[in-house]
Amino acid sequence: MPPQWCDLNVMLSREFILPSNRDIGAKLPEENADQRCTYLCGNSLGPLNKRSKALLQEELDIWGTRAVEGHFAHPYGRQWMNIADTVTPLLAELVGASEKEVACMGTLTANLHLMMAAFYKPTAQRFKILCEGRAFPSDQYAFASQARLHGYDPNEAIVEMCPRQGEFTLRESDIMDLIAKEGPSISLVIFSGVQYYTGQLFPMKAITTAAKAQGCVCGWDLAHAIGNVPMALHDWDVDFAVWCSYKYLNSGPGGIGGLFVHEKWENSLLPQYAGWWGHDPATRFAMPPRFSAIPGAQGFQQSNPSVLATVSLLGSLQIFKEVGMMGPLRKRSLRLTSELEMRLMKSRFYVPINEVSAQCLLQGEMNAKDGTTRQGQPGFTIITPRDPESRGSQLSLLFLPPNSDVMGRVFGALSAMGVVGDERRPDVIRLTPAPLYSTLGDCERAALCLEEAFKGLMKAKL
Ligand SMILES: Cc1ncc(COP(=O)(O)O)c(C=O)c1O
Ligand SMILES: Nc1ccccc1C(=O)C[C@H](N)C(=O)O
Repeated sequence: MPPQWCDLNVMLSREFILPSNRDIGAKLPEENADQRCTYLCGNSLGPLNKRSKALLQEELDIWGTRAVEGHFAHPYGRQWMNIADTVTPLLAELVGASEKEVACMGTLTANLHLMMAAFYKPTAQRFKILCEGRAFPSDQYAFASQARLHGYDPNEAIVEMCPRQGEFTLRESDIMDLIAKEGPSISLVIFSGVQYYTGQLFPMKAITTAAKAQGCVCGWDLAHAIGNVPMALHDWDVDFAVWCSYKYLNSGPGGIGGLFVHEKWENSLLPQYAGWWGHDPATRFAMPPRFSAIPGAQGFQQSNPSVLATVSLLGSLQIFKEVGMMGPLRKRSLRLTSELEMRLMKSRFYVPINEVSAQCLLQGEMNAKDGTTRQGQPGFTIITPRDPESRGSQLSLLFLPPNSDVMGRVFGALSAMGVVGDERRPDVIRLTPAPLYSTLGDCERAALCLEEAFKGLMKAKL
């Protein structure tokens, strides 16, 4: 039976270690100082959990008592030599793949380069990379440098798809139209599953299908999607995907990354940047001179993975497993995010997105005419799509007027009240109730504190 809401609240509050208000320097009355802070920042870094902490301590102890032997003999059966095997099945389940389609390895940007080296094979007719505009900078750098590596000018090779004027997120039909229009010149379609700035969950299945219909390769950056939304990469016919694990997978800062390569590539795509960890484990330690790749994604492994980073991920994945993986978690996530949204929308400082869009359009015109900007009252809107099917846990709040000090001042006030989100300049604060450790109470508190922050701002302006 899937766990019920209250059982989850109790279980999860036991599993996670969240900073207290005092720890984060919140300026709250003494009676609230030692309560856990309102942590809504799992989109950036998931919190510590007790299992990961215990597993890390165990591995440190084994390192201290067995040293190199730990690779081959391990008191808990987690021989370091095969440490990735402890997490691969769980990762495969999270992304909707078979175990051999998944490798737990490296870090996100490095894995992205590795996958682009394997899959981005531009030709004179088909050389473009289609991605979302304002992709996370590391991805933009990676795309541009890959284009250059193949002798292309990134300005010509990279097609960045931006929202319509006055809008903040992409329309599915516009994405489909662009793929259909540019398809024959596109080599690679690569989007993020969930957009880091807006929180938009892209229609992954539809984009993949459209890209494949045009003969393009389709890859995904799942940094903000893995552990946040359910996925079925194998069934969707995705070619490759990459991710990090320190956000929704709570593996700790700089945690180990991962990648997916569809099974259909198993016999035709050989790892070109081979390393000994991608070699057949049966003979790896015989140290043969010739590389013989493990079939599938794991053939792309290069180095022996960090055991500490891997067990840190394992602790969190065990909790995912215990609560029934993404089915129950997505349900809880939808409830939490709509609760936060509902409370935010009741604020008297909330401005509906269509009003902001209209203002932006107007502002564009005004700016074009006389270079002035329209100075409105402080307020905020939510740029994350309202349709729950088009978002994960995150809500991105855009503060108004744009390019003012409102966002920064509200962010400072929220921190002082123990609410941890993150700021993305110029105007956005991201708030993310993650289903593994956030509660309806967190959503309520965040909305109340936002209201207080605005009231403080208004008072200061008087
Ligand atoms: C979408 C996206 N891509 C890439 C990165 C960079 O990841 P890393 O530093 O692990 O390579 C991040 C987060 O930092 C991200 O959110
Ligand atoms: N790894 C970090 C270390 C320090 C501060 C932020 C990050 C992030 O991961 C940012 C994240 N990718 C984002 O969506 O903004």
